[in-house]
Order: sequence, then structure tokens, then C-alpha cells
Amino acid sequence: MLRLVLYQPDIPQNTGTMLRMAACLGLAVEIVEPAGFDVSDRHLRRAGLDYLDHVAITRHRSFSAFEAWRAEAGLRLVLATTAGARPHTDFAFRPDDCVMVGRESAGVPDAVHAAADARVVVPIRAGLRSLNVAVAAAMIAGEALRQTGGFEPDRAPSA
Ligand SMILES: C[S@@+](CC[C@H](N)C(=O)[O-])C[C@H]1O[C@@H](n2cnc3c(N)ncnc32)[C@H](O)[C@@H]1O
Repeated sequence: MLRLVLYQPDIPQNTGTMLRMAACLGLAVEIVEPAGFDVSDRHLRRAGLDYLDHVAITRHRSFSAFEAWRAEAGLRLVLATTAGARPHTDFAFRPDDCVMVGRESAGVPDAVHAAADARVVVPIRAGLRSLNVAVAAAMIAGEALRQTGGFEPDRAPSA
């Protein structure tokens, strides 16, 4: 299963959007803490996230804890970043990759860049900074699922 990794998210609405996408597309979600808001199950439920029952969320207390878990599971870390990466459509995803997006305010630190097995970018027009994190996550997850055939919708869309 493809995993979407949220590195220290700090805007609840973006996290809500990504959790909903993960529920709908069948992605697991890893949250690397500390987050900028309460990411406990109780709090997310209180915030009205009614898709919560449909997504497997694992919280990691730090990046080191996440890395220990990832090493044990033998999974690749694919970092979504605007800095010096290869276009997401040129990268060969694996069905169980961990696709990480950075913090809205600051991306990820150098240590996370160094730990990544690969870095991918959604190319955007020159002179503009970046996409919204949830939009970047959706575009990259969509490409990864397209390549790996990882998305099996339960129902075909109605005509
Ligand atoms: C709003 S951006 C962070 C901007 C931050 N000021 C920085 O310098 O990294 C939040 C996250 O969205 C993702 N992101 C945004 N635009 C992207 C793009 N064009 N390609 C890949 N990832 C992108 C990255 O994971 C980034 O860390």
C-alpha cells in the first residue's frame, strides 16, 4: 500500500484534505510529529473529520522514530520537494513507497533531505514558489497510483 507521510504538518485544514484523499484513494498515512496542532484521534474526530474511520493513520513521535520504523519495514522514502528533484512523472514508484510532504511553513530540514532515497518535484512555472501541500500530495499520489496500479475503486463511476 502506498503511504503518504506528513512531516510535522502545521495547518489542520491541509491535513484534513490529505486524510480525506487518503481515505478515498486507499493510502495509509504516517504523521511525523511534532505537529503544529493536536493530531490525536480524539481531536481529529472533534474537528469533524468523518473520513477518519476509513484511513489507517500511524503517528511517529519524531523523525528518528519514523526512520526506525521505516528501516524495519524496508520501505523507500520518496520526498516531495521543490528543491533540486526530478519530475514526479519521470520517477518509477513502487506500490509500497513512503511519499513524504513537508511542513507548510518550512518544508523539511537537511537531515530529511539526506535520508530520502529519492526526491521528486511537480514542475511548476518559473518564478512561483510552490504548490499547496495537499495539491502536491494529490498530484504525486495520483501519479504513483497510476504507475503501480495501486488504486482499485470499489465501484465504477456511474454513467
Ligand atoms: C508549501 S510547501 C513548503 C514551502 C517551504 N517554504 C519550503 O521552503 O519548502 C509544503 C510542501 O509541499 C510540497 N510541495 C509543494 N510544492 C511542491 C512541488 N512543486 N513539488 C513537490 N512538492 C511540493 C513539499 O513537500 C513541501 O515541503
